[in-house]
Amino acid sequence: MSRLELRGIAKRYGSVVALAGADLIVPSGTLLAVLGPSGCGKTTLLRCVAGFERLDAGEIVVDGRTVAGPGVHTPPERRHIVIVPQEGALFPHLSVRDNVGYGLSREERRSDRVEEVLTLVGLSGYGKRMPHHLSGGQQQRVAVARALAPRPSVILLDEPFSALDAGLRTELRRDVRAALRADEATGILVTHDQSEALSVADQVAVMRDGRVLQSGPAVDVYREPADSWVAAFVGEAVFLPAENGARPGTGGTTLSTALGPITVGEVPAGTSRLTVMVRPEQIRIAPAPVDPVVTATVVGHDFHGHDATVTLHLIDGSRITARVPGHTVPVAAGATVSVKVEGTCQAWRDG
Ligand SMILES: Nc1ncnc2c1ncn2[C@@H]1O[C@H](COP(=O)(O)OP(=O)(O)OP(=O)(O)O)[C@@H](O)[C@H]1O
Repeated sequence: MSRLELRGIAKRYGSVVALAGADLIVPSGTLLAVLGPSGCGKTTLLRCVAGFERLDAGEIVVDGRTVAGPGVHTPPERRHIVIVPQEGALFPHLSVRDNVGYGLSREERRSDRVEEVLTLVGLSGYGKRMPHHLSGGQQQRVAVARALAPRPSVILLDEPFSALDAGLRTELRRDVRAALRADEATGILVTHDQSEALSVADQVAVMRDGRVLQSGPAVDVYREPADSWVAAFVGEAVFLPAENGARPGTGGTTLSTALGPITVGEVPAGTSRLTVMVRPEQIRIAPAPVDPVVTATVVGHDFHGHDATVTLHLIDGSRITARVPGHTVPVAAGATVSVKVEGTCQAWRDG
């Protein structure tokens, strides 16, 4: 269990700025997911933490000990930090037990630790198997067990589920999360997958252009994104103009929009034009008028299984998408419906 802190870390490759001063804190015993578009610096960040890259600036601190910083570069083998790559890179000629015990001392190999971590990842009794007798998902479980075995200060997971199909991914990430938690490991998970980041991690950090734009609990990043870019990156978002002629409402401020009155948290002071962000699942559609009555015209309905999206034409001429449960009976295109926004939304200064 270790706390990891990145303070303004920067890394260039020639003229390419891969990290432009990234700040991040991973509290001890927690898993932080790093999310961001291709090329934003996620892998570089992991490589710097592991010690495979030297920093140009900034500092990496593990449990109060600087492992990288001005004049300091602790080599990877002395950081006690492990990486689980996309495909586990198991030693093909070693059994599962020997793979997992590879980084351990002879004494530790003889102890229960190997079986303990195999049990944590759901592979109790698989010790004698060879890697080629395991499925892709099982191989990744072994890779995670091997990483956990020496009780590293930090475990880095570089898109460890990306080669697996969707059903297996969900199960594996849940089990890996449980294994890390049971072992009180501190981890960083790099992923492209928004729902994976939001569902699996204690904290989510969103990166862009070598910087961390926002980090915090998944619920906060989803519901209270720092800006419209983060909002759109972590989920679907509807952006509406609003006037800041705010009248006080209960539990926040109520703004007037084309989707009717919307409750927002904090409103930037001294601005009249605002942009409000609404998640599509916050929009309720009803065939009969609801109070207060705001209407929209249905443009179309797209069925996705567990949910469906409804495209709506609002009174101000804009088109937006609402998300409804999959069992909702589709409303015919051209029909008029009433709309209402539930819950609290986020507002920013316009532009
Ligand atoms: N060894 C290298 N030499 C030169 N440029 C590099 C090197 N490694 C990374 N880069 C560049 O640094 C930037 C950040 O790359 P990085 O691999 O960290 O991004 P990423 O967020 O992990 O991307 P992806 O999601 O596609 O894996 C990119 O512009 C990339 O092309």
